[in-house]
Amino acid sequence: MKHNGSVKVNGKGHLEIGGVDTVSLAARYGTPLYVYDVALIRQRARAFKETFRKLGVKSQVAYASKAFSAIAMIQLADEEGLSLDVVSGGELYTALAAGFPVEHIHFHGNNKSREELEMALDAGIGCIVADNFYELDMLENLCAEKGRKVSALLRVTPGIEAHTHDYILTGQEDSKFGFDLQNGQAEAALKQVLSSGWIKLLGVHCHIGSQIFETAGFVLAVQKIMDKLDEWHARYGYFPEVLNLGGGFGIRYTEEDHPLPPAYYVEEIVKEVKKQAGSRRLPVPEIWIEPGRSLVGEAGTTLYSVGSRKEVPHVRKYIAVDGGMSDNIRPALYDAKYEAVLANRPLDKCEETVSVAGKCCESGDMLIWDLPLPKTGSDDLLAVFCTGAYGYSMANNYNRIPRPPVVFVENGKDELVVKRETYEDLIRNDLRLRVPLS
Ligand SMILES: Cc1ncc(COP(=O)(O)O)c(C=O)c1O
Ligand SMILES: N[C@@H](CCCC[NH3+])C(=O)O
Repeated sequence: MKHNGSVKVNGKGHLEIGGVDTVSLAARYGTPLYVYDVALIRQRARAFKETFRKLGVKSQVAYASKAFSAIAMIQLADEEGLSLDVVSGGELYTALAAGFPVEHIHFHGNNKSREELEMALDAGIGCIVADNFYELDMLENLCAEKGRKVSALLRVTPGIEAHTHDYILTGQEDSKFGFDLQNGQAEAALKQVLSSGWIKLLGVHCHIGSQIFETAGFVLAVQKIMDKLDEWHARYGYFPEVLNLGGGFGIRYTEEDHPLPPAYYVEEIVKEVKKQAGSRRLPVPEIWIEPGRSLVGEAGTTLYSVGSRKEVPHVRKYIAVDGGMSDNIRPALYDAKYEAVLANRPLDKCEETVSVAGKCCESGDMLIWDLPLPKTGSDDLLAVFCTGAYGYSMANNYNRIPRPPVVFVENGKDELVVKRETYEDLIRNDLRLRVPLS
């Protein structure tokens, strides 16, 4: 059985997370249920921060809240001294509702609306990560209208093909994100910002993709950006205070994944920035990163109740659970792989291979193919590991299935931090048809 953070088997032979029996969690909160191991999130946050501290560079570790945004999670990020990356008015609203220090919020997005930018400016946001010319123009106009200056990073696309799923690649040239570093776009954006009286340019940002297992892409990004910064320094006398290298550090979903320790990515990035700066006699900028998945992914486990079963003789055995692509769309969207055990008897011998289906009305709603399990019945509880990132945050109401609740566990205690949606919640915004239409 895969052990992760404080996941273990207790005296009753049940899976225990953060010192809490998962069978008891399922009985109290129902299933499906997202369970987060808070100690593991803290451990990851501290490892990133401590690595920067040891290397002696100024830094910010911003939690990419798209991975899992909820008020309690934002509070936890604040408690751990992280900054915060938000990518929409909704994520910003959640952060503000959680009381997160606004000066440590960075606002991303490739199509921020005027209303979203206004909301960020009115809140006194720490920095806007400007993505395109449309946004720069809008931002300057808004600042001028309000008579308020704002700090910004320019998001650049360095032209790097990181090795990951096509849909989660972002640093390659043909991407919807950022100013192209190689074809003059980024330089034109730089000139626009330098001549703006409203935008204070803190520096440059890039994000090359997600679920990346090598440091080579990050090193290459640093090289390409430092090359350009060197040119810009000579041409405009500008050198950034901040270099933000985004997130994307890979995690272990299954035994086929071999991620590097999170701190290692930081070490390699810092080493390369120092090397590039040193050889060009440039200062070492403050280095920011934006991990999402590597902070919360492995800390999350989803508990499901096993329900129906179908056997296609000589072909496959299906077991179905009470959730699926409505709470975890990643298998359907990215062909993502997961590992799972029976939470109520994780050490029982595996006797059969089953494929775990969700309950949505889609043949593609399969959570795990060919999973070895003990002979499984309808009173069993399935624990799917590593669902902490892009699980709840990408959950949906397909088939009008209410979103599951979220429970935090730590030191033998559990706390409900997101309630289960109700049927009432599902129709909250529906309006009754007035006939005839007026
Ligand atoms: C700009 C940006 N920063 C940070 C992240 C977080 O990525 P990850 O969850 O892979 O660390 C993403 C998502 O890929 C992103 O688009
Ligand atoms: N949602 C994706 C990652 C996208 C990252 C955001 N740029 C995933 O589940 O892997």
